[in-house]
Amino acid sequence: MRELQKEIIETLKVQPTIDPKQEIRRSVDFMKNYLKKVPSLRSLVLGISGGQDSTLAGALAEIAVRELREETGIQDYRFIAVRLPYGVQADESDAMKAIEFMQADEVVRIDIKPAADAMVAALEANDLKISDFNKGNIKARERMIAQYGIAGSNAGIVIGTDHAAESVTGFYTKFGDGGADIIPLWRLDKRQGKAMLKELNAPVELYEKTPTADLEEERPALPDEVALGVTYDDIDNYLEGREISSEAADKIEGWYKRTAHKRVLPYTVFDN
Ligand SMILES: NC(=O)c1ccc[n+]([C@@H]2O[C@H](COP(=O)([O-])OP(=O)(O)OC[C@H]3O[C@@H](n4cnc5c(N)ncnc54)[C@H](O)[C@@H]3O)[C@@H](O)[C@H]2O)c1
Ligand SMILES: Nc1ncnc2c1ncn2[C@@H]1O[C@H](COP(=O)(O)O)[C@@H](O)[C@H]1O
Ligand SMILES: O=P(O)(O)OP(=O)(O)O
Ligand SMILES: [Mg+2]
Repeated sequence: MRELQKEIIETLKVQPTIDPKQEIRRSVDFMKNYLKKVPSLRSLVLGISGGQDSTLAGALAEIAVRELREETGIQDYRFIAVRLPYGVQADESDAMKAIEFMQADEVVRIDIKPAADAMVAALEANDLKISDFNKGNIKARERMIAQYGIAGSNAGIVIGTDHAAESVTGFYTKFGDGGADIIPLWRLDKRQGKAMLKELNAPVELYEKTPTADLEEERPALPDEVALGVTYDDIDNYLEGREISSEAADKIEGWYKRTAHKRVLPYTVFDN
């Protein structure tokens, strides 16, 4: 195994194989214990896009609050699923299918288009050119703002969907979808998440769906694998300690090094 590969696997705590049932229990218990440890908290908040990761994290969050209600008798523990389209979302029906599957206690819908467009207009009024890519990150940060607004009104915390296959490449917007309070999927790769959704009897089309951040207008539904230049199969194999082509391994390690700043707290004078 490559030296950096070993270090990355240890850092991201990825296991070469998982028992999906056990990992479901582990994530659910993590969320339950967190809520129990902070008695003022009452809700879990998560944006549901219609993609694999938010379907999984949302389903686990709903199980956690349902069990907490039963075990504690406190009926106001709840999971709030948040729809955050930018105007009209092409795969809206997938998002609704995901929400129906997880049986979310509550659904809040916020169109982020007016806020994102207003921010772009305000920036451009200062002679700044905002690229489609930069605007994509602004959309992701508007989603973060909406979720924190909801959490703030509901004694809630924001769930993030970051997992090992995204973390290794830094494939998320810093303080956008990367901004969250708890990340129950962290340690899992993409195929391990799929296996957990299968175990939960999720609709197949939601976990076989092509992963996309869908943030760009010039390249709608751009597959993550195209943007990254490497497949999730390669990323998962790498994280599970298998040998992959040196070209793919170099790409993954290149992303890992370039995005180191996203996996730490902001740097201070005490950092090198
Ligand atoms: N924006 C989109 O439309 C879009 C679409 C699909 C996927 N994605 C993916 O989401 C991710 C987000 O893009 P991104 O990473 O360019 O934006 P980002 O906003 O997540 O990170 C860039 C920001 O990080 C900070 N930064 C950069 N280098 C730094 C360093 N060395 N030290 C400290 N801070 C530093 C700067 O503030 C910079 O603006 C990418 O992996 C991208 O491929 C984005
Ligand atoms: N359109 C969306 N509605 C609600 N939540 C969304 C939407 N798009 C993204 N999200 C949230 O962000 C994360 C990350 O998405 P990626 O596809 O990995 O970029 C997603 O899990 C949702 O929680
Ligand atoms: O984060 P999601 O739910 O949008 O999943 P994916 O990353 O597979 O698009
Ligand atoms: Mg997505």
